[in-house]
Amino acid sequence: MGVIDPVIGFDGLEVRLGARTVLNGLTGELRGNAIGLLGPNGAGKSTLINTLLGFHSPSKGTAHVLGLDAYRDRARIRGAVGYMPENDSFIGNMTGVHFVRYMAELSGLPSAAALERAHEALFYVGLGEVRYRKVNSYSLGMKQLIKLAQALAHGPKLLILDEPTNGMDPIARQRMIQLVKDIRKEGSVRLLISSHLLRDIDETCDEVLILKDGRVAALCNIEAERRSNRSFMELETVGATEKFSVSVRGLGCECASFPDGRIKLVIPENIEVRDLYVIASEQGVQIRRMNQRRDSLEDIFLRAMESEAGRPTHVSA
Ligand SMILES: Nc1ncnc2c1ncn2[C@@H]1O[C@H](COP(=O)(O)OP(=O)(O)OP(=O)(O)O)[C@@H](O)[C@H]1O
Repeated sequence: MGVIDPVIGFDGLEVRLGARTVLNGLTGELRGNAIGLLGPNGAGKSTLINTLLGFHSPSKGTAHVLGLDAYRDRARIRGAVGYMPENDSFIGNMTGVHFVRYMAELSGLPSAAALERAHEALFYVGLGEVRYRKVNSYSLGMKQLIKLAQALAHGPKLLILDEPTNGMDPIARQRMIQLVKDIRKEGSVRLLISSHLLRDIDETCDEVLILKDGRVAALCNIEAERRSNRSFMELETVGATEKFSVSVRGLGCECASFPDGRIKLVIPENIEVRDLYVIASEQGVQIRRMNQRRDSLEDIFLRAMESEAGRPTHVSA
């Protein structure tokens, strides 16, 4: 991958399956270390992943992965990408270590190296103890972990995880999320994570692509969003609210006051709640209740769902 190549890029990407246009004019670049892929059922997430893996030939436009054309260079992409599918796709009567070795061989490693990397990958995900057990004896959580191990074993540059926490109980989910965070922190592998759970994406990703009806509904850098995030606040007050509003505006807050004493504020980063109390006491205003919240990934997702198809609502560098 060249220095300036995005991890994933699309240019007018259209993919038709049968008579249907499933991906419709996707354009954009994703450069994050961990990219979340969100969208309601049928939005086109699996089709997009399959396109990035070279299984679908675009009917128009292009998709690039690590600087390679997703369709034309698909053989090279498969060596550089690790893929954890949503559905179980095991050879159940193989032992864990044989299965992972086999998958690493299919991704291009010679047999001895594949065996060594299979042991390492299984220990890494916490399945070292059970690596000689047959895969079909594994619990659901262990099956998710071995899918991750087989995706990692050949040393990919990009890891595509499709619903990595599917069916996991809270403790197993936390372990999977921690593994994903560790992989991201270690820094040698980029991640593309598709999930129905906003929380999974919120906890692990720094960038998000939201699809709706086969189009880009939003593409945003979550970390930049978080950094630039302004805080929203609603106050319930008693007293001279007009004077109070004038003073908080003087601090740099946006402010709307209502006759019933409610005041809605957008407060910049450098203002603290304590400053509002100081002004209130100076103006003889009593603050009875204060609700504060920040824009969350959920807000970004809901705005994207409300947007007109094909017109991204929220794009930030
Ligand atoms: N082989 C196919 N032929 C025709 N239409 C298809 C084919 N595969 C998928 N589709 C349709 O394309 C649309 C997108 O499907 P896709 O599986 O990519 O969505 P998704 O976002 O992954 O959904 P989910 O979250 O339910 O997995 C759906 O309406 C689906 O019915």
